[in-house]
Amino acid sequence: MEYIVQTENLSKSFGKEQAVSNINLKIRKGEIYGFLGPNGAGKTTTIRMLLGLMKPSSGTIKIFQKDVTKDRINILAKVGSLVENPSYYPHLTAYENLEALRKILGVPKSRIDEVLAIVRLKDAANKKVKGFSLGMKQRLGIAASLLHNPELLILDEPTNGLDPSGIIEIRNLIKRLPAEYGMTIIISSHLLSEIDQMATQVGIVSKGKMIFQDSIEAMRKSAQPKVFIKVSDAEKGWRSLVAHGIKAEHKEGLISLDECSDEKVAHIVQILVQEGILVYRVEEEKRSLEDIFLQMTTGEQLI
Ligand SMILES: Nc1ncnc2c1ncn2[C@@H]1O[C@H](COP(=O)(O)OP(=O)(O)OP(=O)(O)O)[C@@H](O)[C@H]1O
Repeated sequence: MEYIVQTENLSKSFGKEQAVSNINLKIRKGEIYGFLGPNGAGKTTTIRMLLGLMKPSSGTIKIFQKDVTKDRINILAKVGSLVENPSYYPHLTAYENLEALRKILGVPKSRIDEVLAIVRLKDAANKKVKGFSLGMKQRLGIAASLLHNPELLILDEPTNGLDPSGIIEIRNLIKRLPAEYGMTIIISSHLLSEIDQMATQVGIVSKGKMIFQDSIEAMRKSAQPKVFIKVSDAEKGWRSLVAHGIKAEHKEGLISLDECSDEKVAHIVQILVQEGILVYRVEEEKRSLEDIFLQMTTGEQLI
């Protein structure tokens, strides 16, 4: 399997504090990889290492199958990034800001109109940046990161501080990039709700460690509703259900089942009663993706 980004046991410590601990990122071409975790989880530190802005304490980073420490210049020529608040000349227009950067990068002038069109800022091209909203500034930052037509785009919390319409604009913009330009995108956020509608893959970090990495569908699957049955003897009840070929789990006086029909629940209750087990209550629990995310990052068990 070929990955666009692959880290092996990537770690970074600051003094005694381990900010990033054995992270194994696996990101394929064309993915929108949502890099999630609460504040202080280690996202920015990881991203800074990917971009060669910070040296790992240990572990390796490969981008386009090449080692970042050995091939940094060639790799970064194909990577665009927006890390922290981008800096602009406020008294210059959007176009002039991009022109200043274009000269440094040595890309053709026509590219400025192209990137302004991608981020839908063509109408504001000749307006001074000091009058821009935060959302417009972020889109200009993305335009700047796209100037050299990168294959990989790394965005650190691009929706931070934006209002809902600003978030939607960025989301729509990012969603188009892989399909239209073949780009691979890493986007970090501390809010699942900001990225769950665009990410195809998610990596969740907590306290420097990767605690979940899979497709967004796999994450949704784990958000399926469960049925909990509170009984007098969960262990015995669970045994009798298993003996009847019913898949269940038990913990602390509760039997839990994956989502099932009313008929199946009735059948299960019947089995339990026949075994002489008291059924105290039957509850269905619907978990949102946000619940799952919170549970993963705080380590609290819902059952
Ligand atoms: N230059 C530094 N020196 C010392 N400690 C640092 C440094 N950079 C980050 N840290 C520490 O490393 C940990 C991870 O920080 P990091 O900024 O990577 O988290 P994050 O997930 O990006 O959080 P946020 O969403 O707040 O940006 C934090 O405890 C932070 O205090």
